[in-house]
Amino acid sequence: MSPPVAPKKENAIRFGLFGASWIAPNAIIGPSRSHPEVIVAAIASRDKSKAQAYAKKHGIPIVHDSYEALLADSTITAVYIPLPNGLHYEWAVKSLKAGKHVLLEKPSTSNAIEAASLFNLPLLSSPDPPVLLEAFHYRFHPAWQTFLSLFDGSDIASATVSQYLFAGFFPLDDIRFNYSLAGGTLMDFGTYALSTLRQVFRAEPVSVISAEPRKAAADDRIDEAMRATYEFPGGAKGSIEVDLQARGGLPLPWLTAYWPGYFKGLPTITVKLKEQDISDSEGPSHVVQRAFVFTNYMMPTHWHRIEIIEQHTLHPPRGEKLIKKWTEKKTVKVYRWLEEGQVGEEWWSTYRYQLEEFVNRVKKREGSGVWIDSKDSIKQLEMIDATYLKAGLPLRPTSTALE
Ligand SMILES: NC(=O)C1=CN([C@@H]2O[C@H](COP(=O)(O)OP(=O)(O)OC[C@H]3O[C@@H](n4cnc5c(N)ncnc54)[C@H](OP(=O)(O)O)[C@@H]3O)[C@@H](O)[C@H]2O)C=CC1
Ligand SMILES: O=C1OC[C@@H](O)[C@H](O)[C@H]1O
Repeated sequence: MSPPVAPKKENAIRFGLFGASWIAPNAIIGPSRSHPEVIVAAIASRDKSKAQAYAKKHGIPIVHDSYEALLADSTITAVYIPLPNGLHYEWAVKSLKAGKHVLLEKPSTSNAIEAASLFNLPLLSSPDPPVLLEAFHYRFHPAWQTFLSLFDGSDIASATVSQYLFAGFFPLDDIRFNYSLAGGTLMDFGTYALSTLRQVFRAEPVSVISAEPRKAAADDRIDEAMRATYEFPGGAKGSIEVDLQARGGLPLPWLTAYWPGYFKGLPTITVKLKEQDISDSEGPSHVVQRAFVFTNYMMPTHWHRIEIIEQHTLHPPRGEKLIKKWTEKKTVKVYRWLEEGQVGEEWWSTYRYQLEEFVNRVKKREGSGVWIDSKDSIKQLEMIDATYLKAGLPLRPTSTALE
């Protein structure tokens, strides 16, 4: 089904795009079509003919041949920045100073120094400041928010997250493997995985216990994969395994170990709670351990599954002997908000839900309440930096435009 195209309101926000990027059609051009208050009105590129072809393909009326020209365009009220990570800081600062609202791709900046500088810009504390949002799209989808509502962070014993993309999906000269552009898997897939841990625990890690990169052959500052474990308050552990060049995971490993790992699995987070004693005072000891598994939390609109798994054990009050052990399972799927009055459709992507909230902020409306604030975005980069340091890798370079 093609999503409906909404007639545009007179006061619609006019967005300009930085760069003829791969992600913009999914992240904003498509979602804008069904939003009555969003028009993708301009694109700026370093290469005018590329921008013209892109504009024609996606129905974008204005083409600028430099990023500066986009900022000088007074018909544009907001910008979307899907530039290489290493350019996020510079163009976000320039855009905010030009009075534009900014939807900024993740990770917001190259490192925590840049994040603190960007999110603490004095103009963001002025009366009626422009809106600035780090585009962690998955957080805006009702499936993710429903998942979070199923447990308390303080009850978690452990959480693990995995995200794989098969080798070859992105070529080796992609921005993701370029150190000077602030590449690396932790900056890319890894930033989602780390953010899910910070979300489920509702707390910051107290330490990085371990961080093991698999370095790129061409540049040993680049992690093409990363495994890391964090300690959270109370001693619970959270782990991530992210790989942008995944191989193997296929039958006959002696033959297929170096083949692209097409079937290594969808992005998945598993949260295990501490055991809980739910015995009656008179009866046998009844212990339950709950786990929550969210498969495909990144693109839940296409398909997802949230499993709630309870493992029960019954013992005599003072005995070791097991009386009974059983597992109960329930599956939840959430494609739209469940409460009356909340806005959204089953076909809305994570990006569409995100755009809804961005517009609500610009228009000063309450919205769903889901948002990523400045502190959160700064903390995220602090944890990325801490992980790189633990892994023995250099922090991603700071922009020469740092204020
Ligand atoms: N939210 C999400 O789901 C996703 C987010 N992302 C994020 O979006 C950003 C862009 O990713 P993606 O769309 O894959 O990237 P692309 O490489 O497709 O696009 C980046 C654009 O940046 C411009 N650019 C400016 N300077 C450079 C440079 N030195 N080298 C290369 N490109 C440059 C280019 O536009 P031009 O030449 O036209 O000026 C280019 O098209 C990244 O930060 C990434 O993390 C990416 C994918 C998914
Ligand atoms: O959503 C995503 O999927 C592919 C990644 O490499 C990308 O940068 C990320 O944001």
